[in-house]
Amino acid sequence: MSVYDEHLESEKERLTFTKEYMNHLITVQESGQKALKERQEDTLARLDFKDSSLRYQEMLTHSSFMKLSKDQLENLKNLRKKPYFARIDFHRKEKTDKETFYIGKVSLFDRETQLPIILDWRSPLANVYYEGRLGDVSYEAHGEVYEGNVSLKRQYQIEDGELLGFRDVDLTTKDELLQDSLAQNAEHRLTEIVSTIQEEQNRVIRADLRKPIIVQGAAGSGKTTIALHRISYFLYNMRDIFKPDEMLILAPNRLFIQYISEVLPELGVNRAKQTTFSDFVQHIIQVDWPVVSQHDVLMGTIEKAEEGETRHLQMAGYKGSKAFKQLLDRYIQKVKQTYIVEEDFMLAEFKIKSGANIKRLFLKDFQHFPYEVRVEKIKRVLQSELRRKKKQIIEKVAAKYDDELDKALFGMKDKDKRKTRVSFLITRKEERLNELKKQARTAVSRYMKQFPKHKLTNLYKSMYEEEMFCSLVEEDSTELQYLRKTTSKYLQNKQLHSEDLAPLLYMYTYISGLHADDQVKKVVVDEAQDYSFLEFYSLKKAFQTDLFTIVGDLAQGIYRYRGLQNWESLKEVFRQPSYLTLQKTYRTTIEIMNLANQLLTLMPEDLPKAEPVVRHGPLPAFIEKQPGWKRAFIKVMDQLEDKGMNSFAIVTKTMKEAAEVSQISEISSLNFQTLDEHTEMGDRMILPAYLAKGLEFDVVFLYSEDHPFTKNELDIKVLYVAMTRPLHELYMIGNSPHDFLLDHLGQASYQVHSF
Ligand SMILES: Nc1ncnc2c1ncn2[C@@H]1O[C@H](COP(=O)(O)OP(=O)(O)OP(=O)(O)O)[C@@H](O)[C@H]1O
Repeated sequence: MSVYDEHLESEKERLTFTKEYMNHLITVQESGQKALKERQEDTLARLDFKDSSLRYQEMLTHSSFMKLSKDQLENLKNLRKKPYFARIDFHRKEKTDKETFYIGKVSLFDRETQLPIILDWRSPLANVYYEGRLGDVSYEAHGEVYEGNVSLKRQYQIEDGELLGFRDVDLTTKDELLQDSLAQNAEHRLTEIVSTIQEEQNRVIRADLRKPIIVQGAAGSGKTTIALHRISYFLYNMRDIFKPDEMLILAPNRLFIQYISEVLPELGVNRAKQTTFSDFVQHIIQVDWPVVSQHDVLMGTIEKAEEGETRHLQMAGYKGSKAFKQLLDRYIQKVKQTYIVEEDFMLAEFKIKSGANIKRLFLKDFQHFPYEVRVEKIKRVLQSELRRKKKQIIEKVAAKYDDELDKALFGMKDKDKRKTRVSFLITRKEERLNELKKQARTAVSRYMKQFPKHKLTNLYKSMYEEEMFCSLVEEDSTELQYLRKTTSKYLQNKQLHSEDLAPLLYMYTYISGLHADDQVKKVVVDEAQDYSFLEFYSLKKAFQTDLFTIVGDLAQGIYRYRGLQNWESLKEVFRQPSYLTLQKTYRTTIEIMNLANQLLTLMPEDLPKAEPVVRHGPLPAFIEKQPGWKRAFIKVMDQLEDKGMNSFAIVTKTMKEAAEVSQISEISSLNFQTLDEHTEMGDRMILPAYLAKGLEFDVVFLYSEDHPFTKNELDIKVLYVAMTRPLHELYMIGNSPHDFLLDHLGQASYQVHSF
C-alpha cells in the first residue's frame, strides 16, 4: 500500500466518523431519546475504529446534550454531503503536540472537550489556511496573536459524502486546485469558492469589520462572491450583535438577485435583505409612480445619440452630484422652517407651554430626529404637560369661584341679591369648569394643526417651481432651467426618473425617517461604480451607519454620466474607508482576458490590467456575417455542447438589437430567449450588455448588426463588460472586426472563424 493510499484510508475513516456524528446529532435533535439510544447502539456496533473507538463512543454520547438552533440543524443537514473541504496540521508554540483541524462551511464541536470536529472557515485559525504558506505562521483571535507552525494543508475532493481523493497544498499545487475549480461550468461555481479563496480575496473578506471598505476589482476578480463571503464572515463574528435581516445587499438588477440567491443559503446569509436601489427607495418612500430607469436612459443614448439625450445625461449627472446635494440641503432648510410654530400653547387664558419653548424643542432638544418624529414628540410633551397642568388650572378656577361664593355668602347683606349672586356663581362655576374640560380634550390636536403635513412628492415638486428653484441654485443657467422644466413636467405626470430616487430618499430621511422594520445595520453595494455620490450619501444618511462594503470596477462604469468618477469622492461620504484592490481575475481564460485588457488601454481612466489566473482556452473568434453564418453558428453550438458547455448568452449592445436577434429563426429554434429585467434566467439567453453586467456564462456570442461598438468611452466600457462575461469561450458575430473595435486590438489576440 502506498503512503497516499494509507492516508486515503484513514481520511476515509475520518469522513465516515464525521458523517456519523452529524447524522447522530441530527437524529438527536429530531427524535426522542428512545430512538436516539437505539441509533447510538447501532452506530457503535458499526463503527470499528481501532484505537480511537473509545473516544468516538464518548463523543457520540455527549452529542446528545447538544442543542442546535433550527438554522444550525438545517445547515448541518445540507452539509452532510461535504462536511469539510480542507485540513491543516498546526503546531501552536505553547502546545506540546501538533493538532489537526478539518475546515468546513460550519463548525462542529465536541461538547465534552470543546475541540472542533469541524472548524468554521470563518474562524480565526482557519485564516492560516487561506493566508500564507506552509511553515511559521501567526493568527489573531480575540485581540491576541498566536504563533505556530503549519506542517500540512490538505484539500479534499468529496462528492455526495464520498471521499474521492485529496491533495496536499504546497507552492505548486495551489494553482492546480484553483484551476480545477475554474474549469467547472457556471452553475457549479459560485457555491464552491470557499475552498479556493485566494489571499488577496481573503484580505477583503477579513478586513476590519468596523470600518467601511471600498474594493476596486477587475472584471471577474470575485467582487460579488467575496462581498457575499464578507457578510457571512461578518455575521459569524458579530452574531451576538447583528442578525441576518439587518443586512442589506444592493444589487444592480433583479436578474442579479436571482444569480446570487443560490449562494446565499450556504453562506448563511439568505435572510439578508436583497434588493435594487430603485426598489428599495420606492418601498421606503411608498411612491408607486413609474420610474424611468437608468438603463432606459442609457439605451436612449446608445440607440439615438441625439442632442436631447446628451442633455438628459447631463441632467442625470447633476442630480447625483454634490452640488445637487447642497441645493437639496438649502431646500430642506426651507422646509424645516415650515415646522416652526411660535404660538404659545394655551388652555383658555392659561399658558401651558410657551411658543419659544416649543420652538426650542423642535430645533434643539429633538434635533436628531426627523421632522415628523419631532412633531410627534412635541405632541406627546404637550399632552403630558396639559394633563399635569389641567388639574391645577381646574382647581385654581374652582377656588376662584369658591372665594367669590364665600364673599357673597358672608359679605352680602341683602338676602335676595345674595341668593341671585350665589346661584349665578354656582352655575357659572360649573359652566366654566365644563368648558375648560372640553377645551382640554381638543387643545393639543387643535394646536398641532399648525404643523404642516407634507406629502413627499408635493414637496419635491414644489422644489422645481421657478421662484423656489431660482432661490436655491447658486448660479442660474439654461441647463438648470432645462432641468427644472423637464423635471416639473414629468413630475406633473406622476412619473419619476431613477435620479430622483436619491433626492427623494434624502428628503424622506429628514422628514419622516426610516421605519424600524426597514432599518439595516450593514450594507453591501455591488457594481458600486454605477451609483452616484448622492445615492451613497442618501443611503448613509438613511441608515446612519458606516458599515458599508462597496465593490465595483471603474472600467465597467457604463453609467459614468451619473456614477462615480473615482473612489476618492466616497471619502466625503464615509469615515476613513479601507481601500483594497483585486487584480487577479478568475472568471475567464488568459486568451479572453488578453483581448479585454487591450480595451482598457483605450479608456480614459488609467486602470491596471487584470491578471488572469493561468487557464488557457481557445482564442476569441470573429464570425463574419456572410451567407452561411447561421449554419456555422448552429455547428459551433453543437460543438460547444459536445464539449460540455451548458450556459450560453448572445450579448448585444442595445436592447433593440437583442430583440432583433431573437427574430432570427435559426437562433430562436435553438431555444434562445430574450431576457429583460423581469424574466427568469435560463441557459440560453439573448440580452443587452448592460443587463449582462455581473453575470457570467460558459460561452458568450457578441452580436452586432445595426449597432456596432464605436470608439467612444461609453461603447468601450459596454464592450469591456460584454467581453468579460464568458467563463470559457468568446465569439463575436458581426459584419466586420471593426464592429467590435478589433482593428484597435492586437491581431494575434483573436482568430477569424472560417466556415
Ligand atoms: N477564489 C476563487 N476560487 C474559485 N473561483 C473563483 C474565485 N474567485 C472568483 N471565482 C469565480 O470567478 C468568477 C467571477 O466572480 P464574481 O462574479 O464574483 O466576480 P466580479 O468581480 O463580481 O465580476 P464582474 O465585475 O465581472 O461582475 C465566478 O465564477 C467565481 O465563482
